[in-house]
Amino acid sequence: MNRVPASGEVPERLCQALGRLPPARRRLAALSGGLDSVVLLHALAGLECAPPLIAVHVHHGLSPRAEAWAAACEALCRRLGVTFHCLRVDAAPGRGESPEAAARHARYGALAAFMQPGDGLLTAHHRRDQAETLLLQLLRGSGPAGLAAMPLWQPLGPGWHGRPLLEVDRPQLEAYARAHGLDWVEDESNQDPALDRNRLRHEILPLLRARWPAVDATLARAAALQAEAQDLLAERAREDLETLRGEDPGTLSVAALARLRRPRQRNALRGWLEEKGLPLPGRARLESLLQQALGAAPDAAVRVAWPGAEVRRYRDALHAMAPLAAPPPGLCLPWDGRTPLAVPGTGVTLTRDGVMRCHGLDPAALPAPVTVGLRRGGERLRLGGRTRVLKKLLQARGIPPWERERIPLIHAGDRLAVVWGLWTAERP
Ligand SMILES: Nc1ncnc2c1ncn2[C@@H]1O[C@H](COP(=O)(O)OP(=O)(O)OP(=O)(O)O)[C@@H](O)[C@H]1O
Repeated sequence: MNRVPASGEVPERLCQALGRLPPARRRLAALSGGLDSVVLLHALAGLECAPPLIAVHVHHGLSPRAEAWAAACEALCRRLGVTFHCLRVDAAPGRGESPEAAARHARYGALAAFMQPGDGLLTAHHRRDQAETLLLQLLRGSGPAGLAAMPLWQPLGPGWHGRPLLEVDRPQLEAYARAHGLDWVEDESNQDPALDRNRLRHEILPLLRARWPAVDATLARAAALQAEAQDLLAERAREDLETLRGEDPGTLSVAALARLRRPRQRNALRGWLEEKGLPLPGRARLESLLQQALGAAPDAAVRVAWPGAEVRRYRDALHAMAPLAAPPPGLCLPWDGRTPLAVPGTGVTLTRDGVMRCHGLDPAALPAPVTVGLRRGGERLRLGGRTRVLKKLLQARGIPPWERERIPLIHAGDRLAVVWGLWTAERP
């Protein structure tokens, strides 16, 4: 437990919130140098009997004042006797990414990489940030998951990320900073009216506040209610997924999915994709996925893709995956059977031991030349005393078409000798 040396709303609320967070081996205070995180760090540094405290500043190198901010953060930490770390990141935006999103992405990536198991990262998000986040989500047309806005804590890297000031109002932070004579830096990008969040912060929320003074607390309550609703939806999805599992692990049965009402189908699909750590599609893409998955002829090839993920249907099963790279055409790699061989486009590395264990033959002792390739069509192999067509065997085994093209085949001389992980051909 933390004892609070100084009374005051900020330390009291902070302690209450810390009590609701998981235990931390170390507390990492994310210090931007702005008012909010300066107050957070100062209040954390004042707690007694607390886990070790480390301040971490992420240097994005985007502003001409970035060096000055880092120096101000370091000076504050020296004054407070808190260990300071500065992480330099490359925040160049990727294609289609905004500079703010790129900076956030780089920031949390660097912070997560810095964390050790059991560390708790604390950021200084407060009630107004929560109100802004909820409104931004509403303006994007989000459902309960987005409208739940920011949770008190969530897993991050090998530890967790907590927001212990979520129930503190910005004026309380200002009062704390004044009372303790704290200095902070102003990020000029917080004034940029081109950014949606700044428009809300400086123009729209003040208007709402003038008419409804408790709007920040009210919006935070709405977010909490949405978080509860989302929790129930996630539970419903987990229950539904139990009854929807296809025969192959990780797949969903189309027939079972078809028996649910549409909103439950959408909810289950979102839960399934989330379970796999895949990005969720927008509503229109999800609808198109359901229409194609449930409506197409049983033998039709169904593939619905969006950035970062794709879902395919084969027979009664839906398969979700990260986008597959096209298999390299005409692949034919010579192999000595001894040196491990990474087969491009398959995710498989063939090793002598692996082939011996799985196929009971030594690839180094196969008749030369030994080559590794992928299916081109027309392959045959001897099994059970008969010559079989590989395509028919794969169909009979229920291997989906996109997997068939990514199975390494080992040829020995002019003969197909091994279908990796599936069959070992008999010698004629
Ligand atoms: N450069 C930084 N270094 C360390 N911590 C930072 C930095 N920038 C922001 N933070 C932490 O994140 C908190 C929120 O900052 P800010 O409101 O600027 O974030 P944002 O860009 O809106 O993104 P998000 O809310 O997703 O973090 C800050 O109070 C601080 O704790």
